[in-house]
Amino acid sequence: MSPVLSARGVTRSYDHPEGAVEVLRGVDLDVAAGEVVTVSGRSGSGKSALFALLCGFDRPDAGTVAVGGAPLPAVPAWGDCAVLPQAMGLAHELTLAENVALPLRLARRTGVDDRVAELLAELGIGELADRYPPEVSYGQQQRAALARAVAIRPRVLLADEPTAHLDHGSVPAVLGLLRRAASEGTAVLIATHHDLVHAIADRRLAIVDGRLTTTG
Ligand SMILES: Nc1ncnc2c1ncn2[C@@H]1O[C@H](COP(=O)(O)OP(=O)(O)OP(=O)(O)O)[C@@H](O)[C@H]1O
Repeated sequence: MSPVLSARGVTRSYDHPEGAVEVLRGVDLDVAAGEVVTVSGRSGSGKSALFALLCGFDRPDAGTVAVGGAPLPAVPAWGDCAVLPQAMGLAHELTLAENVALPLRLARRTGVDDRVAELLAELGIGELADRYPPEVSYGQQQRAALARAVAIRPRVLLADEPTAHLDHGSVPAVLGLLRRAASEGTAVLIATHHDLVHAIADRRLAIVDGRLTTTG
C-alpha cells in the first residue's frame, strides 16, 4: 500500500548563540492509511521538531515531506493533516464543543453537533462541552484537543504526547480513539514516552542521533 505520509532525507538545524545545532539528520518515514506508528526518543531528540515539519508548520533545510504525494501548505487543511500539539492549542475564546466543531465547520461538514457530542462523551468530558479551556484541567483540555484532531477523520493525525496530562483512568479511552481513527483510514503518528501507547502501535520507531530507527 502506498504511504499517505512520507518523508525523505529530512534535515533541520536550529541557530543558537553557541552555533547551529543539527537536530534532524536525514529522517526517512512512511506511514500508511490505517497504520499506528509511535515515535520515542529522549527529551530534546527532535520529536516535536519532526512533527512541525511533517504537518507543514516548519520547512526542512533539506529533504521532502508529502501527504498523499503532495507537499503541505504552512497552514494545512485539518482534513489533510490534523495535529494534537504538546501545547494543545485550543482557542480560549471558544468552548470545548466549539473547538472540536471548528475543523468540521470550516470543512462544511454535516452532523457536526452529533459528532462533537459523541467524541466528548467517549473521552469522558461530555459534561464540560460548554466550558472554556481555562475552566478545565490540562488533562481535560488534552482530550478536547484530541477530539478536535480526530473529528474530521483526517488523512494524517500527528499526536504529540497524547497522554502527557492524563490520569491512568483516562488513558484507555484515548488509546481506543487513536486506534479507531486508524481503523477508519487515518495514518496515525504518535510521539510518546508511554509504554501503553507503544502497545497499540503497529510499528515503533525512535529518534536516535537525528534519524528514525525501528525499535519493534
Ligand atoms: N524553533 C526552534 N528554535 C531553536 N531550537 C529549537 C527549535 N525547535 C526545537 N529546537 C531544538 O531542537 C531540539 C529538539 O526539540 P524538540 O522539541 O523537537 O524535542 P522533543 O524530542 O520533542 O523533546 P520532549 O520529549 O522534551 O518534548 C531541542 O534541542 C530544541 O532546543
